[in-house]
Amino acid sequence: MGDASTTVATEHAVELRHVYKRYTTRKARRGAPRVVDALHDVSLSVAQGEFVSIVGPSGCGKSTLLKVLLGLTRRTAGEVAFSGTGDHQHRLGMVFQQPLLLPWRTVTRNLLVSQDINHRLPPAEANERAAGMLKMLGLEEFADRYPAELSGGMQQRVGIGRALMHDPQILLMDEPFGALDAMTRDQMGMDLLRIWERDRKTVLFVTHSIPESVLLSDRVVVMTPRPGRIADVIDVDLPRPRGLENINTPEFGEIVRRIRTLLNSENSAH
Ligand SMILES: Nc1ncnc2c1ncn2[C@@H]1O[C@H](COP(=O)(O)OP(=O)(O)OP(=O)(O)O)[C@@H](O)[C@H]1O
Repeated sequence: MGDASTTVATEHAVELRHVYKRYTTRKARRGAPRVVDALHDVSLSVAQGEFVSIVGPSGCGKSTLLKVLLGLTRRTAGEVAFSGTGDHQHRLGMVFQQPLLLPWRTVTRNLLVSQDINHRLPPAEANERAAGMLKMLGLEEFADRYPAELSGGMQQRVGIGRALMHDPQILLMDEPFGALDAMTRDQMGMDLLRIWERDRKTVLFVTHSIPESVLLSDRVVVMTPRPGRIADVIDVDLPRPRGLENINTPEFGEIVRRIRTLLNSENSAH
């Protein structure tokens, strides 16, 4: 196993090599520590511009995998490698299930929140980027509104825009549409595909929805819990561009079925 602190280069956008993550929590009263193997020998390479989803039952380590990539939690062993140079924070953009917008800031000011902290761009350029982002997100009319005045889908669109403001190479998304109603969720998936087809960022997308993972992705990583490991990686060789009409095709149904069978067999094996 490699040194847990190593981050090396790779020609892939990102690569995990034999990554392990063990959480050890102490009980309040002198009991034995509780150990959870959240990631067990996880190896995965994601190509530049690839859209990869991660599916699996609750507790199989999906969020932990993203947190390890973000550097929010320290891996126990293994290597994480990114292409090129540049610092970690600028390389990655993160979208959470809740958009976590600042309620006292307008939509535009929410997009500019990290700019206001680190002043990376000249102000005129940052404002121009924010305006372009609003246009891409279809939110131009809402530039000066506050989050409470937006629907859940619009708020999450702002969350995605905020993650893209610093032009990250890799977008990490943790159940980004999980809090939305089914119709908005479908629409957001399509919006995300449109954005991705324009920019071709590398995307790592965690979801509980198998159809969503198939509709959006080039590959679907299927994880199983206790310990959290990759059961298989399924290629989604459906033509692009894709739309919601793909869901009704036999090829789509077949891939969904394959993933579901895999998850069921892994679940019953535990
Ligand atoms: N900070 C922590 N301390 C201790 N255990 C943790 C911690 N974070 C996660 N775990 C445990 O690690 C395992 C994996 O958790 P993780 O949140 O990565 O799973 P997940 O697949 O994202 O779950 P969900 O789909 O419910 O969000 C779980 O058993 C969880 O209880």
